[in-house]
Amino acid sequence: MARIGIVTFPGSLDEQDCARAVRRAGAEAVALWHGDHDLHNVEAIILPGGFSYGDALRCGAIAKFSPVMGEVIDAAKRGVPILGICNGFQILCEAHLLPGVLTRNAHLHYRTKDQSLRMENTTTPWTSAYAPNAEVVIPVKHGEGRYVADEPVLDALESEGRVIARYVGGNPNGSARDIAGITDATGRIVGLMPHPEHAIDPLTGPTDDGLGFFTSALNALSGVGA
Ligand SMILES: NC(=O)CC[C@H](N)C(=O)O
Repeated sequence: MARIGIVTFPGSLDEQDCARAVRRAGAEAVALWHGDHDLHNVEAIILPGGFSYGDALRCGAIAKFSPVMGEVIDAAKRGVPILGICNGFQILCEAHLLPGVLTRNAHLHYRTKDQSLRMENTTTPWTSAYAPNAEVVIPVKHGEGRYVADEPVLDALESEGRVIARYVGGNPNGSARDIAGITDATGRIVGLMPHPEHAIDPLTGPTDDGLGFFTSALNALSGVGA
């Protein structure tokens, strides 16, 4: 069975929901700890949402110095697929595995809502289960979700098709160009501000629209559609 690791930092919040989503997709959820120097042979990694190190300095700024991040960065260089969700996205940017940075929401309020998104790059190991340009509804909940990068970086993300999801029907945080998620140049490292792990079952979330992120990874690891 495909093994997907989920890293818990002090202050992480969503590792259990991520584990549940991974299991529902049909993979094994492997718990990784911020102090680990061993990734326990996982084939993909998720950095979950939450408030690592109490969001001190700037969200994700301390987590990037966790021992496990050395292993995560090495794994990224080996091509291991990595998904950072919300605080995980912030950590990937702080660790320079993704360009740009997540800053305070433009309105300076924490924002929690069910958010419409358009899936724009459905060729990555985390998004291949979606139809191109599919509109989905997935919750957001964050205080520092405004994606910011230099204009040339934003232009490169656009021209290289590296915006994987964009807010539609309103931008919840003032993010540049309505960006909700991006990928690195390889397509294997994805950062996403909304929380797909909270949308895997209409009984507990607004939809099951988020499950596709986890089934995409399982398909990539199993070679389905490769
Ligand atoms: N849900 C989250 O992961 C929140 C991330 C971060 N603590 C913020 O407020 O922006």
